[in-house]
Amino acid sequence: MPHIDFLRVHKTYKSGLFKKPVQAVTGLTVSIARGEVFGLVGPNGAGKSTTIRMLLNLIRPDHGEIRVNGAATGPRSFLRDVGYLPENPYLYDHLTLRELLLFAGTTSGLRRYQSVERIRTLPQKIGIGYALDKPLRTFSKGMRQRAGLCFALLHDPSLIILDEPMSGLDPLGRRMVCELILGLKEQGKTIFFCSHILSDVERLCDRIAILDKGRLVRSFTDLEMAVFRKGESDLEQAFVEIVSGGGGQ
Ligand SMILES: Nc1ncnc2c1ncn2[C@@H]1O[C@H](COP(=O)(O)OP(=O)(O)OP(=O)(O)O)[C@@H](O)[C@H]1O
Repeated sequence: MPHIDFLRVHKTYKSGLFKKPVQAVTGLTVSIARGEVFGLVGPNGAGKSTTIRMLLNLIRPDHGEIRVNGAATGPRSFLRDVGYLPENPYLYDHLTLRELLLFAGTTSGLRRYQSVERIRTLPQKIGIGYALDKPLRTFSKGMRQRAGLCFALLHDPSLIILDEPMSGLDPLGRRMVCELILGLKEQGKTIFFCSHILSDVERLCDRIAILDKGRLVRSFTDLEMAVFRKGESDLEQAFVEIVSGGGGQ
């Protein structure tokens, strides 16, 4: 099970005709312990997806380091043990869900019989088993999200990274994802996720950090998390005060 360290990580994009720099992440230092459910929250454009993309080595930080179990995140072997649900999962529209999952199994090193075995149970658990043989182009937004979750979890990874996992889901789907995350936590998986649904974040996470304009402006101690869970304080209220009033530490 992985332990993750971000050490003074910076990322600037240069886009457009004049390559105007956009500072997406500035001096991010944070650690995520083994078996922890870690929630990264922040307003739109705060740098959450950029942080995830750097952790997955899809883009490189300009400065700083990201280490998993003390080693750089570059090697492909690292990615074999990672499950990733992007904010907008890209699915191969001409495939059925079953074909997509068989492909996912192959790319993550599963033997065919292992994939077949997982496909027997996982999509049912995620509430999409009924659509295994339908082409992905016919899937609704919520069905695509469920399919993306199956894709991320098929190979039973120990580090699970979820970018807006509740996006597009109905209330039953949201509850299913919450229960799924709690089940994965019980199995000792390390889970890193971003969400704008603060009530879910508050309920599911061992630790929460707030990112605002690329900077980590606040992380909550165990004591503060316990207060949120008891309902004596409210993450949404704290979030609004911090990002609108500069109440970070
Ligand atoms: N490929 C890119 N090229 C240029 N700028 C980018 C690129 N991707 C992100 N940005 C900028 O970097 C900043 C951080 O974006 P990012 O997508 O990481 O934020 P986010 O916190 O995930 O936002 P949201 O909650 O809206 O999904 C924003 O200002 C965004 O416009």
